[in-house]
Amino acid sequence: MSERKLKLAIVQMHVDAGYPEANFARLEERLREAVQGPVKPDLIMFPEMWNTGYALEQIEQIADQDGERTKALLSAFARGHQVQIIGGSIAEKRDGGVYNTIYAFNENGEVVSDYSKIHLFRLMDEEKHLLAGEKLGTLEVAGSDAGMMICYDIRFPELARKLALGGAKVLFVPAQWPNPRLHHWRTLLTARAIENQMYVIACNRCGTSGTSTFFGHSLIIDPWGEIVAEAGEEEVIMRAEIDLDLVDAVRAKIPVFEDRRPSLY
Ligand SMILES: NC(=O)CCC(=O)C(=O)O
Repeated sequence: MSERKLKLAIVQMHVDAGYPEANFARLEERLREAVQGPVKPDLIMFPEMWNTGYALEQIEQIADQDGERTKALLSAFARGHQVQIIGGSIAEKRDGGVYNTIYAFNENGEVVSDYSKIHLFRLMDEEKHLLAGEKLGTLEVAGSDAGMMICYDIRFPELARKLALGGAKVLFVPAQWPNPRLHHWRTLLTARAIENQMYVIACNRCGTSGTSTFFGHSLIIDPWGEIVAEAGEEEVIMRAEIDLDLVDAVRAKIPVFEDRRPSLY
């Protein structure tokens, strides 16, 4: 098996807004299921803000202090099962505020990257309760560079392009993207994949919180823009294998990165 192939387990799950205990319990169960399947995954990923949901009025009280509880759980699991984890994102209390942060772990359980959402989504009042991150999210998977963006971040093509120019061949996107914007979700993720000739791996939550319903439809999209896997609206562990050599093949076929004219735009 090529080192550049990657078996994915994308955990599309419900999140109880305001109930970290229930969410930690659910996540532990899903983690166990993810590694029990017939094919052991190389990498597991979850949705955005899976620990608290969008319980923003109480977020200061329930956010994970410095991500310590999350890091302890995911690090031990990654090491114990020799699996990489893109830890969805969590509400993380840090430096006098709350961030929406991804921690990524290698198969030895080491934190290899962290990224806090840099564009706050006003339609869900994020800017009133959360602080924006100030750095890009990069890591290495299967010997290739990869990037991370969180949900609303995918509306900013400049960010995905910057990650691609930095070498990223895969983009990981945890999300809590609600109805009625399935069309935007699928179109924006597909556009980021096609224009940057990269894999886009997106994990949305499902279920209902308050007046918001989340449609799921987690997606794995290849660098040609084809959908490799798409979930429905229910809880599921979506499994697929991707081959990172396809990124080089697509970039050789239509050499977008060589043809760019950045001096003009
Ligand atoms: N959690 C989010 O960032 C939601 C983004 C979203 O729904 C959008 O339409 O953008």
